[in-house]
Amino acid sequence: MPELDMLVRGGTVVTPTGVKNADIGIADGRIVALESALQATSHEVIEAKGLHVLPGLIDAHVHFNEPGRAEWEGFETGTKAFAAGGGTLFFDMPLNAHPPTVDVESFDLKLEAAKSKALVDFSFWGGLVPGNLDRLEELADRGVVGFKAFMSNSGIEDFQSVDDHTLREGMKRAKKLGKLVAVHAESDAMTEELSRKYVSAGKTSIRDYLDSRPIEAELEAIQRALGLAGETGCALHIVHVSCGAGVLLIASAKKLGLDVTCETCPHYLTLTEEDVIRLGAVAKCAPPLRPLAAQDSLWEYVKAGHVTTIGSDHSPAPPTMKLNSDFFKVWGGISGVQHTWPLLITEGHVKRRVALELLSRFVSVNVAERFKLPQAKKGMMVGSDADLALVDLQQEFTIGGTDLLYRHQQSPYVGRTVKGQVVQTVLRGQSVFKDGKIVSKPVGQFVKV
Ligand SMILES: NC(=O)NC(NC(N)=O)C(=O)[O-]
Ligand SMILES: [Zn+2]
Ligand SMILES: [Zn+2]
Repeated sequence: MPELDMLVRGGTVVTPTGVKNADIGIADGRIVALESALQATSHEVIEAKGLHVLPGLIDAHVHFNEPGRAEWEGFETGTKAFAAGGGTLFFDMPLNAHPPTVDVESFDLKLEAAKSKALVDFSFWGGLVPGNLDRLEELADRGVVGFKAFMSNSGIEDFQSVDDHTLREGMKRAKKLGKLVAVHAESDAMTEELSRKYVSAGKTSIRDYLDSRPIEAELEAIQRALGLAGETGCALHIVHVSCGAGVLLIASAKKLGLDVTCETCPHYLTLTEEDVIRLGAVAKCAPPLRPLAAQDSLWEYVKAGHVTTIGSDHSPAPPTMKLNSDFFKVWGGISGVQHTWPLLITEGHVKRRVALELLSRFVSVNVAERFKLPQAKKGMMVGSDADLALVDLQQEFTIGGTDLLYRHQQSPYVGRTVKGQVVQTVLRGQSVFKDGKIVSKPVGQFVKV
């Protein structure tokens, strides 16, 4: 074997097909050997004894808000935080950037911004909004991962929600273009009517907000999206499903032959409505956090493999937008992109005994397969990009405000004690994060789908 660039020795390696003790040989950014007692010389050797070597996270759902709203986060701080959490590839959502990513002009602006600032690899979602049906083809040519639509108010003026006609037509076109459509599924009719009812009666507490976005509003929208997917034959991905009942609808439709999958997020798996009532604005999101019973059933569906991907839905905003005595007016979005691994390890693996191998699929190989990423991103195996997260599963730590690498040090996970410290993140064979520090310049590359 020729000299390696990097040898990761003695770690517990979590591959898509099993967990094993093995060495990983890396050359030219790729995994070239994965076997025990690898005999080779290497430029750099990482002693990984006692550590788990997990796949680098592929997070299919982040809002880094650049260009246009970089003061909310931006690629620089967003990707530093993500890399510190073991992240190596993210898909940026089309909204909260300004202009939103709904045509080639806005796509190219985002690509320019990310190229010089992203520490890790990236792909982009295109938006599906009223009025941009004729721009979907050019976005597909640029290589977006799919088209994202909102079925309820997005909270942002420049990204309008779709009516059923636009969603249906968008699906027809996406199918022709070989792309999937992803939806934020909450019924606009139900949430708007309930919100109006509460707000006009002066009822604007956290509890009122939760009651204005009930599980039924999510289920109604999921069902409608499934109907349209059945009618058009378009591949559908429901993002941030918050409860087991939502996953059940999707699993049933899949059984009937629909090409449909769903995502859930660490916050629905680790926080409940009690937490948002206690913590307030940092834990506001849509769909909102749910009661414990909904979370328990969500975990059951995750364990059974009915959820396909887990994405952070990192959606930060300046602290001032989190300050309002009217909870309906507070910015909805949770900052969490830095802690997906410790949260899943602690709540999923340690507490609920979910196999690491299964958890790792939700944040790497399943994402790569569902979004038809290039072969090199399809998991920890010989021939793949060497995208790795070295994690100390035993190391317990308390998430602290000042450890957060976000532009704004706010997160509902602050104060939470977790296991699974990420000690090193490797992107295409190069360390980007090591022993608590960012150790690389922005070297992220666009991954075209
Ligand atoms: N405009 C947003 O970033 N919205 C996001 N906000 C959440 N989930 O609270 C989302 O994904 O819907
Ligand atoms: Zn959403
Ligand atoms: Zn989102």
